[in-house]
Amino acid sequence: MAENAPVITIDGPSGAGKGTVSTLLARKLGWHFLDSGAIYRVMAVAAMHHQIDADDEYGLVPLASNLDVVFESSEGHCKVVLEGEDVTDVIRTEEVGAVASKVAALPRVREALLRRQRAFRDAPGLIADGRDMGTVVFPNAITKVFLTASAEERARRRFEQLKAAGHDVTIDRLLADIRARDERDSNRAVAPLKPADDALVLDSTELSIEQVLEAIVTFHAEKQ
Ligand SMILES: Nc1ncnc2c1ncn2[C@@H]1O[C@H](COP(=O)(O)OP(=O)(O)OP(=O)(O)O)[C@@H](O)[C@H]1O
Ligand SMILES: Nc1ccn([C@@H]2O[C@H](COP(=O)(O)O)[C@@H](O)[C@H]2O)c(=O)n1
Repeated sequence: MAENAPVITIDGPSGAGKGTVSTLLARKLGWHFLDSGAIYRVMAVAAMHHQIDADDEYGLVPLASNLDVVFESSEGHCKVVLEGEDVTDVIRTEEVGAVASKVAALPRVREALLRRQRAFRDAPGLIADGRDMGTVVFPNAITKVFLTASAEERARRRFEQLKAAGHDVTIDRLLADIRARDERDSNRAVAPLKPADDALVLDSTELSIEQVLEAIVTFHAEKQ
């Protein structure tokens, strides 16, 4: 039954490696994958398209409740289509990430997106990546991980990633963006970024992607 399918939650700040490790873990276990940040990023783009301010809670709630988005997965690639338009690349920009974090601070918007996120739970299991997966969206998840790394290391990783994709960025700018996002995500009134009480807190600053994956697989095996 979908509502009883096991869930592994991987929460943490931007650039900690959640998406990378969640994708690998989902592939390894053959489970589904929820990138909840993508939903908030799509909300940000929808707000921009409809010219609704990122702090206009009453204007954004109907948009969140009726968000016309499709995640099309094929051959390891996920295409994101908002209101018929391919926004796969647009949602990944730092600008959209910053607006997403403002929209995500609004309690009624979060509430309106809850059911959509929980609908990803399905057999044989779900890997859920985000900020409040273990604390709010899937509090009864079997295994919870809070993956972090120093802000400097996260900015370095993001720099390498964006540089490889041909973007013109500086580490200083990325570090400032990461710190601003951490601050907003950690101090908002609802569903702040924090580890669940029963989460494994894993600092990946000095760990490779493979070491992080191994630590999570071992922790999950101990929970069975
Ligand atoms: N342990 C690691 N060591 C080195 N690089 C890593 C590690 N984990 C992830 N990376 C790299 O860091 C970059 C950011 O990783 P990723 O996108 O998975 O982070 P994230 O936590 O999902 O960020 P966001 O929440 O902003 O989506 C990627 O280029 C990824 O390959
Ligand atoms: N469960 C979540 C996931 C994301 N957010 C907000 O969205 C922003 C973008 O997320 P990324 O993981 O794609 O970087 C993030 O900064 C959060 O503000 C959230 O609140 N809850």
